[in-house]
Amino acid sequence: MSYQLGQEPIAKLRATVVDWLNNILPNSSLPTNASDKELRAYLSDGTVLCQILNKLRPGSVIECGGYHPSESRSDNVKRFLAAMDEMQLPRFQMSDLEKGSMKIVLQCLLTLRAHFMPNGGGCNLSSSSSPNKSGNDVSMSRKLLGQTPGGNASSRDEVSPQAYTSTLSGEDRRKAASNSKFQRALRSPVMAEPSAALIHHVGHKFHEVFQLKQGCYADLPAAKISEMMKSNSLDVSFNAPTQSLLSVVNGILDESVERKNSEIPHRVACLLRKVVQEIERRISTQAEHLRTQSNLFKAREEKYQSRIKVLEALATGTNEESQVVMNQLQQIKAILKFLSCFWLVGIFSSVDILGVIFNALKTEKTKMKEKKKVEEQDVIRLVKEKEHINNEIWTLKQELETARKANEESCLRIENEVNKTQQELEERLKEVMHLLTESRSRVKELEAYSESKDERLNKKETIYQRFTDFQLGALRELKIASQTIKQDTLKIQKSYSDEFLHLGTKLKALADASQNYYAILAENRKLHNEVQELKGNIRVYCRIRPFLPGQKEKQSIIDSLNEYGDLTIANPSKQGKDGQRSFKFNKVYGPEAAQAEVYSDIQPLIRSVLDGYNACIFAYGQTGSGKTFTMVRIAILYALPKYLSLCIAYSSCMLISVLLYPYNSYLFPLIYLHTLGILSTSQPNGLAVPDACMHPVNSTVDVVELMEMGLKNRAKGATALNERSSRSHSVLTIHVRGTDAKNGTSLRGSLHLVDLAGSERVDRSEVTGDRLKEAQHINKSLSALGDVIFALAQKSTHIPYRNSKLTQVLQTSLGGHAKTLMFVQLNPELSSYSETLSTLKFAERVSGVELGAARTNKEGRDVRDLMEQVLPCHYLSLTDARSSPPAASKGCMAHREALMLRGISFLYYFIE
Ligand SMILES: Nc1ncnc2c1ncn2[C@@H]1O[C@H](COP(=O)(O)OP(=O)(O)OP(=O)(O)O)[C@@H](O)[C@H]1O
Repeated sequence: MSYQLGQEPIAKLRATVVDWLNNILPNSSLPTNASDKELRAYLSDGTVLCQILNKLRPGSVIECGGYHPSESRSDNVKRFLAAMDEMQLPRFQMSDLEKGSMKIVLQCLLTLRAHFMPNGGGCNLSSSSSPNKSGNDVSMSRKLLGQTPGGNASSRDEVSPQAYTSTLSGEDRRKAASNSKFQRALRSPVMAEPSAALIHHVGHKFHEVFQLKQGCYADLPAAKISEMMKSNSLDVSFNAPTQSLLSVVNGILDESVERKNSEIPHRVACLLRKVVQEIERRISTQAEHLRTQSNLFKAREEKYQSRIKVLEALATGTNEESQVVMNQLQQIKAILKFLSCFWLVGIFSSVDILGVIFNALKTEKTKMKEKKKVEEQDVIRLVKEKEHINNEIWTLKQELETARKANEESCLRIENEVNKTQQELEERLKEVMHLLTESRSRVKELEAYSESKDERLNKKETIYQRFTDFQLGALRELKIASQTIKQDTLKIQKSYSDEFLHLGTKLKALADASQNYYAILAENRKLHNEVQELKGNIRVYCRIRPFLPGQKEKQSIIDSLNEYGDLTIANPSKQGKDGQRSFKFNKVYGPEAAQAEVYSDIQPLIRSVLDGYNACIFAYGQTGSGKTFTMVRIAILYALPKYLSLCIAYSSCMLISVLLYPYNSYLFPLIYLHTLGILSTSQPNGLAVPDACMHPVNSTVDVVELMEMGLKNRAKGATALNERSSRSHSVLTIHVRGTDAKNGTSLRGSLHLVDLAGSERVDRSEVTGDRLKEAQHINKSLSALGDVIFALAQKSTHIPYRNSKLTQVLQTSLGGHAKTLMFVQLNPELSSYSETLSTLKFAERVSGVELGAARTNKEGRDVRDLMEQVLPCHYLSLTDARSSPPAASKGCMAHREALMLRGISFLYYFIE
């Protein structure tokens, strides 16, 4: 049974299906013109299909709407398809619902509809008008419900039980089985075919039986009944009408009903069977006849059926034609019915008695059928329930299987995890045990330690307790003492303030005393100087050169110096006081001391030359320590201008000695390069340089030019220590001559400005050849100077002036009654420490030399003549000199003003 699509368009069929679905499923919301895609989407999860099936046949399938998470929606489709298979209805495949054409799905749904709703399910469908299909579906449906197409009765008479049951399935089979039980009951031994003798014997006895009133069948004697039963020709010897037989049957049955226990005695049952067998026999005779009639009728029916088929085929054309054909069909059916009735009436007229029995049996059968129907309905319900339960069991089994698998997996996983965890725990346990052991030992150790510490703490506590007690006692004592001290302090404070006041007074007195002290100190210094002057000590001024620009080494060896002439130098290689050496000189100039400051200190010495004193300033120090810097500037900037201005002021003459320079034991004039000799050093003016030429000078400029010319000729050599190092001693002598206007006494003074060649260590200056020779001569002359100084310091009787040209030239300055000043020039560099130290030692020795008090050179005519004889001097008349001396000035200058300066001579030479 399947729905054939025929020529209907797919869209129309789809609309029909949609309409049908919307009708039977109230919640359905499919649009009437739904597309294939929409319908597919609607049906794809199978829920709707299951709902339809359950709607048509409740409990057919179990919808999966979230019963179990392991079930998918497609399980619904599978269930639907299984139900279709069970109902032997054509179905579609899963793939048809997923993709492809929906035709097969539509066909399946329409078949389902036609199966359960032969009249079209509330919607008009052209296919439902097909009587053949509809008829088939109805017959199948009724077969499922245990009904025959004819209505109440089953058509088992015409179909063998085996064939009948084989065509059925499920419910039908159960119904068929139930009917066969009934047949078996009829064929039981009680109802077994009796022998012919028994029937014959019973024949005449039935007269009595028919005369019996109701309720007496059970009372029939057994012998009588057995006699009747033995009759084997009941149908032959006894011609009782079938009606009587049926009344006997009815009587027996009524009696049985009235008895309530429904039990029929055995003998009565046998009688009943006999009667029924007789009735059956008669019925079978009639049935044979009826069969013949039936065959005739069937032949006719088949003929009409074929005509119906033809008409049905025609009815598939137009509706109008269909209506006409239907009308014709109805007419034919009416004719058939009429013929059937006619046929039945014919039969009843001939077998009226049988008809009565038949009716009674029919009634009984109807009752039994109704009862059976109820039972069958129960059976159907039970079968449905069973199916439902089976489905549930199946689902549950599936779930159980899934759950079992999941459980197994989970168990396996858990087992693995348990094993793993167990292993980890065992390892952890081992670790913990190890830790526990360690901890226990540690605890024991700690306990022991704690105990010992406790003991110590207890001891300490006791000690502290004692100490605290002691301290508290001491504190108390201290408090008392503190109070006493407080009182004492107050007393002391009072006395202190008194004393403070007293001290203030004393301090004031001290400050006054201090001022006095400083005044006295200054006086002392002055007196000391005077004493020194009287003693004729060589004054030593120390001057420290600053670091030169561009010099990298800036570490100074000068540790300290002060205004009182104290100087301390530090040896970098020795720490502390061992590395320090202190000296004391008349004056110490630091690196920052200005030239003017130096000059202001030597000014009295320079001026004393005008008073007729011989003065000598010489500079000593290692090469590059600033000797020339000091001496030349003093000469050019201060001394010469001073004397020149005086000469100009007093219209005096100035005597300039020739410039000389000593070189390797020779004296050379700077301008005429020939050797000069020294005549005698015992002359009063101390000059003993014959052939010294004189140059006229008009002004300071002339003098400077002259000096520059000499300086140019001066032997110079570059040494490693000082590029512009002068390789000879340079001596500038300024002679000043004047006459005392009052007594005509001639006054003569001279100033020697000596710039010694640098003292240096030959190895350090790295000179060779001529330069080495020079250095050796320089060192020799300096050493001779040292010897002279040493002899003077020792107050030795023999002073070795003649050992060198230098000492010869300086003889008058060092040994005579001259005022002598030495500048000790120092190089502050660290690398010059040893030279600086020896320089300072030399200077220290020089400062100890006493020359005796200086004396002025007042001379008579003879001395002057001698002087003129000795010194081949040229007198220079100053044309621009003033005719008259300046007016007498005040103060200390009064004496000098009394002098009329006659001239100043300069002698500038260089000496070895
Ligand atoms: N007080 C100073 N202030 C500034 N510069 C100075 C001072 N003293 C020396 N100098 C500089 O140091 C350098 C060396 O000085 P100077 O030539 O006078 O040394 P020296 O002792 O005469 O050397 P040598 O014995 O080799 O002739 C010069 O460039 C000079 O200008």
